Amino acid sequence: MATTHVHSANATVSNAPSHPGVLFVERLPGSFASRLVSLKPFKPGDVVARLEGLTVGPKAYSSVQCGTGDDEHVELNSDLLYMNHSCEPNVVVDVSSSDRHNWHVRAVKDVRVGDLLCFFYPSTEWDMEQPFDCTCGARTCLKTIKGARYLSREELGRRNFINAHIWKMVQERDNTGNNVPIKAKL
Ligand SMILES: C[S@@+](CC[C@H](N)C(=O)[O-])C[C@H]1O[C@@H](n2cnc3c(N)ncnc32)[C@H](O)[C@@H]1O
Repeated sequence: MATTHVHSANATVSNAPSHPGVLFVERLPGSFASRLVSLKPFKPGDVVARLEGLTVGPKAYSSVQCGTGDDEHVELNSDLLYMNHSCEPNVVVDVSSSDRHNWHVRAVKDVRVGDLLCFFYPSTEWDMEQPFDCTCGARTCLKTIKGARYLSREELGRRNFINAHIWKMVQERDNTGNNVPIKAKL
């Protein structure tokens, strides 16, 4: 049996593939350089994977925000952890349903075998624990990824999917004038 290793203080990922035949983790040297590769083709709208085996935890580089509350962050506990961010993503992480059994990763572009699977992190994250300089290389790259809090409504609206809890937080921010460190358009 494969040894389970702890990838971060909060996330637990086994060495064994969590989605054999569907997802492959390309483990690369360097910090946070690994990535998730699709072993199957997907069409826009196809469910790539359901979010299963989640555990609630503190906000971390590895967690996914699933609501507006401070305690609404989950660890994926699977190879989905290795999905990188892209400013022009090919999948979305949809945690909008009130029934968490419906939470899933869905293709929003054609995905070919061998493609990296990437989602737009601010579509789930409001204010990220570990901001980074984006290397996605997309034409519309935002360069620094810190979370939706730092993006205008217009910038978010250009992306094809943003989770309901993020829109709620944008609404709150824009209505109250609180929390508005929006810099000029990126
Ligand atoms: C949940 S991890 C994703 C998997 C990660 N690449 C790894 O090897 O563990 C999130 C971290 O990956 C890195 N990352 C993800 N997308 C990136 C991107 N587009 N550009 C640069 N770094 C990225 C950042 O360090 C980020 O905090």
